[in-house]
Amino acid sequence: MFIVFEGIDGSGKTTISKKLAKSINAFWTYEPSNSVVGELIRKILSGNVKVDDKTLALLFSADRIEHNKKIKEELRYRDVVCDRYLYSSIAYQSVAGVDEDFIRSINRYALKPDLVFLLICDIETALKRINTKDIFEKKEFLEKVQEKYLDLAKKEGFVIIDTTDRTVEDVYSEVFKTVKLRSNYGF
Ligand SMILES: Nc1ncnc2c1ncn2[C@@H]1O[C@H](COP(=O)(O)OP(=O)(O)O)[C@@H](O)[C@H]1O
Ligand SMILES: Cc1cn([C@H]2C[C@H](O)[C@@H](COP(=O)(O)OP(=O)(O)O)O2)c(=O)[nH]c1=O
Repeated sequence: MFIVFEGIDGSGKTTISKKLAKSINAFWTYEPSNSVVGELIRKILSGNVKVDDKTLALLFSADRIEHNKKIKEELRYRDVVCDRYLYSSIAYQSVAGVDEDFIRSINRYALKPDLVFLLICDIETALKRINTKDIFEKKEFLEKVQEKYLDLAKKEGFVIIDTTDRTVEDVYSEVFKTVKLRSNYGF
């Protein structure tokens, strides 16, 4: 199974996705990935280099093409759990002003996940959880991103979990139950 975690920064994706991968012996990975394109993206996100929003959208999709090769290879042997994926591009880049059709079009070759968790969180709580801030980590922007994610969730059937005022253990146990139900193995 190819399982994806989406949500705003500070919603708990990294914590929960790593925990899940460990317990089901899956390969854990993330976007922006560790490809050469991913490294360039990180420089841009830190605010040191500026590019057009459409250029950044293209870089995320290029990084995803590179990352997909690794994901497909790993899926031959085990499940893959990914911290952010295609829906980060649709949510963040569209809120940044890039046309959604353009984003979908440049991502049309991206492998479809089997299960997507959307972790939602009160914005103030999420911001308190984040240490280092990148160019997108501002209250008004993240509010819009979360709304966009919720729109997508309805259309695409994501499993939505609110992590505000819940412990990691509590959120994780809900995630694990869902994965168990959706998988053929019954871990
Ligand atoms: N349910 C939760 N309750 C309280 N703190 C959490 C919860 N989930 C994650 N955290 C903490 O919040 C911070 C950000 O979590 P992280 O998993 O990195 O979020 P994301 O990957 O979505 O940015 C971390 O310090 C983590 O320990
Ligand atoms: C994968 C992806 C991430 N992003 C953004 C979301 C985050 O603000 C940023 C970096 O993601 P991430 O590494 O998850 O941030 P952090 O380490 O702070 O949790 O990139 C996009 O805008 N589009 C994308 O397609």
